Amino acid sequence: MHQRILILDYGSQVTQLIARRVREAGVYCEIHPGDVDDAFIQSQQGLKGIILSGSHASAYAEESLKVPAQVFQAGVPVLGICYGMQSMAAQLGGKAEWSDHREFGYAEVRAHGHTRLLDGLQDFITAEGHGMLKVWMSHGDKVTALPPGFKLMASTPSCPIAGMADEDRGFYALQFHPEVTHTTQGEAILARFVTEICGCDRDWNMPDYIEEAVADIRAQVGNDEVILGLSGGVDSSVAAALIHKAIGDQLTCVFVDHGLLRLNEAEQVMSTFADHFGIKVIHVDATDAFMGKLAGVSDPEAKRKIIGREFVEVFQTESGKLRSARWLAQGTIYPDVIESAASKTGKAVAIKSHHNVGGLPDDMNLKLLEPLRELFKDEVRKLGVALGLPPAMVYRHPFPGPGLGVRILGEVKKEYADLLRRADAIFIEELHKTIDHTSGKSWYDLTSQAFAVFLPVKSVGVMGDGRTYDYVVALRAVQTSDFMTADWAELPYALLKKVSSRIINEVRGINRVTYDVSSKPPATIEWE
Ligand SMILES: Nc1ncnc2c1ncn2[C@@H]1O[C@H](COP(=O)(O)OP(=O)(O)OP(=O)(O)O)[C@@H](O)[C@H]1O
Ligand SMILES: O=c1[nH]c(=O)c2[nH+]cn([C@@H]3O[C@H](COP(=O)(O)O)[C@@H](O)[C@H]3O)c2[nH]1
Ligand SMILES: NC(=O)CC[C@H](N)C(=O)O
Ligand SMILES: [Mg+2]
Repeated sequence: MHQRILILDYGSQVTQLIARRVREAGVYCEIHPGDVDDAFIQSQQGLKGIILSGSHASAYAEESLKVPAQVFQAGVPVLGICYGMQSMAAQLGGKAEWSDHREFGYAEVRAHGHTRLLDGLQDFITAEGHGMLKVWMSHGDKVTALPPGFKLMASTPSCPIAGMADEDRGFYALQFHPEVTHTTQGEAILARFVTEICGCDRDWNMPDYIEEAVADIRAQVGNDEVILGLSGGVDSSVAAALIHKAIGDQLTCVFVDHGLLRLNEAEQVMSTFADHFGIKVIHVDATDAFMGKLAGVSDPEAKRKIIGREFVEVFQTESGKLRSARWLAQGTIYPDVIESAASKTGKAVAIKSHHNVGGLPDDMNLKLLEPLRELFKDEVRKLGVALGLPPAMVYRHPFPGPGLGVRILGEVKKEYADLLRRADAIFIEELHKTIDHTSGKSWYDLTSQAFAVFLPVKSVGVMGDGRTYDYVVALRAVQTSDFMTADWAELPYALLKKVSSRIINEVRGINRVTYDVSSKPPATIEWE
């Protein structure tokens, strides 16, 4: 049983980042809705502290979520961030109010009073000797009166109470956001809160996690057989390696080739897992089934749904062939869990239906095994490294389950997929080969996801003095930490030039290459 920090979420866009920072400090934490009941908080074993997130709401508004009373009676330190601070003030006898001076973005905050949370953590010291922090703010409301027992911990000229603390009770609150990287000392502040103030031991690390997870999987599964949809992507690969370590040959992976994989992907996945790791992998070539069902369909959502259904068909057929498969393993990770909880509450609109293996028919009768459901992607990667997976697999860009099916706009045809595979392979090869001299890293490593998109429109070109009338490919490369928002990557022109000329020269059928310069939002990463 790990010591844990409970993060209560009031709907901030950056709540996940609080959890990331706490985990990075080596402390286990979980995010739960801000209106959990008192009994839930009392039931938290190993609870060492509570963090209250920000929110779009206003703490003084009647209808806003209140912090459960038990939070302040649990006998553990509490850190309120932004809305969390304003709620703390409002509920403990101080005051939070609407302000006519909103602050968004960079701010300089003066630290006061030598609190355990901020003492010594300044970014610079003014001529008058005041310790200053460079922070990121995002608020329109503010605390205007300290609750009894609290002292001032931080201020800015427009926000005189930008931090407050009641050190006897272990209550701390910040108006700025320590969880975002723009707050330079943010990571140190959160680490100090969870280790020094809450007294957590930093007992969360991946090598130890492997031992625990292996024991859990063995206890859960017993002698049953498990099947796992293996994509060759990071999550399912790490899940496969972990489960294989726990139960060896009781695991059978099913790798589905839907005809929409990248160049040579099937061979790579089979050789890594079957040959190198000795994991049982069934390679199902379902190209005809997928392509048949997709013929004539051009609506993106309809395509996604067909692909999702076909995956289930394949898993169902394959599990029926095994002696006693009782479990379906998935590479579900913590952001999937948080996001699906958020979408169940109806707060978030559905932009795209993810193909996932979920929604399995009842007659399949499989229980779910999800050993990564508590981990963030960066932790999954560390786990993969600790399990001995090759770095090229662990650090590869994510690839969506529907594959090239959502990268060929409109109707999917084999001819298009073949052209796209070759263009995409050239782009990826050049990204690997091109090194940025400032960082010493390849452009593949400097981007979070990169791929080519097939546009089923023809344009005129001239090649070898002759006229061409061929298809267009768009290149997409993005940088992002969480895939929720993303910037297009400023790839060097020389790289774009090389890729474009190679694609046009080497892939007969494509005579034009464009580069996608849209960020997310308002665009999304994939084109469909
Ligand atoms: N071609 C495939 N064959 C079998 N299962 C697949 C295939 N593609 C996707 N899946 C299943 O769908 C799940 C979700 O896909 P997703 O792309 O989110 O994860 P991933 O492929 O494991 O990792 P990454 O996000 O790095 O691509 C996978 O974990 C896997 O179980
Ligand atoms: O496994 C997946 N099944 C899907 O159906 C799917 N759709 C999008 N993606 C991936 O999700 C991230 C965000 O993509 P979007 O900005 O296009 O929504 C990007 O990393 C996308 O590649 C998917 N992954
Ligand atoms: N980021 C936040 O938590 C903002 C809290 C509140 N909505 C405000 O505007 O001050
Ligand atoms: Mg994938």
